[in-house]
Amino acid sequence: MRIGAIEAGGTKFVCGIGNENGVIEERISFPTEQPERVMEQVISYFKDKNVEAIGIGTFGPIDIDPASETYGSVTTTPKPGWSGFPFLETVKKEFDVPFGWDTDVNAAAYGEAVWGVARGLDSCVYFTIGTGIGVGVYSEHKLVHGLVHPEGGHILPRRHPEDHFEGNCPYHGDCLEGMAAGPAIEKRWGMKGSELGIDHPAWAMEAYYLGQAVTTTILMLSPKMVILGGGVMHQKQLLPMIRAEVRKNLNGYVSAAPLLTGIDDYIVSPGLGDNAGLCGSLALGLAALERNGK
Ligand SMILES: Nc1ncnc2c1ncn2[C@@H]1O[C@H](COP(=O)(O)OP(=O)(O)OP(=O)(O)O)[C@@H](O)[C@H]1O
Ligand SMILES: [Zn+2]
Repeated sequence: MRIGAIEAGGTKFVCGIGNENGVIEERISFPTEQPERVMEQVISYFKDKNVEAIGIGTFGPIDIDPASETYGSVTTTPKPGWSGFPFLETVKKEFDVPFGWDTDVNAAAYGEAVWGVARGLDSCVYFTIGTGIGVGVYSEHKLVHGLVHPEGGHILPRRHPEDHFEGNCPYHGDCLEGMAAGPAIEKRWGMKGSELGIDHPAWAMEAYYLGQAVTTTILMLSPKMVILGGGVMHQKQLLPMIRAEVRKNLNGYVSAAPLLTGIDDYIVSPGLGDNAGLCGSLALGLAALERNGK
């Protein structure tokens, strides 16, 4: 089986071909420039590839309501040229195959549930903490859609008592993304996160915010696993600090075994590593093919 996958990131696009076992056979990547230029490259990559379906996991916000006139478009992004761009339609008219379409983080959550660390579970939540913060939600074997799609990166955390940083989300200032994404760390401390030592107070503050977000997630959605990925999570000291914050916040109130004795297997890194995004899109493509009864 040959399934096409598109991982549309804010910085770069990755296109690839994979199979029904989640194995990526080939890939290319290019920068996220103006949409017309990007689409030319996407279409020319898949032109002679004979794929049976294509899955797209993209930065958002996007329109995922099949009944909407703008289904398949990117909606309110500040990214030049992309706001209102009919992404899905542009690719769809070139290839007569089933398409999967969702956010990059919903795709990553799905990929982890199909082939990764959450394999076999009927729910998981995937966070990416990078240039932005995104949250994908898989629940009762389905990706969660609703009014639009989850936008968990913009929830409002309680401020750390020693934090005087105003926050840098253009919409909300001190929301989670405004306080804890990579650019917020850099702005608050005047240095890139990757240059701060592992004992720097930045990490306790980061864990304080991410710990709150994971706590809220557990209380709101009760997922069977929480997966934390993205560039900032390359700081290996963070994961245990976040687990400790979550335990402190919950204070024994949610008495499920994974939170009491098995938290190291409950709040985890992505099992698919750097392939999480592309494998997620691949899984979306495969699901679209299956929905078409093939
Ligand atoms: N080792 C590291 N330690 C701390 N921060 C890091 C590290 N590596 C990358 N980052 C930060 O992560 C951010 C980039 O995130 P990522 O590598 O996930 O890329 P991205 O795909 O652009 O992000 P997004 O998923 O939000 O589009 C930058 O702000 C960068 O400073
Ligand atoms: Zn925000």
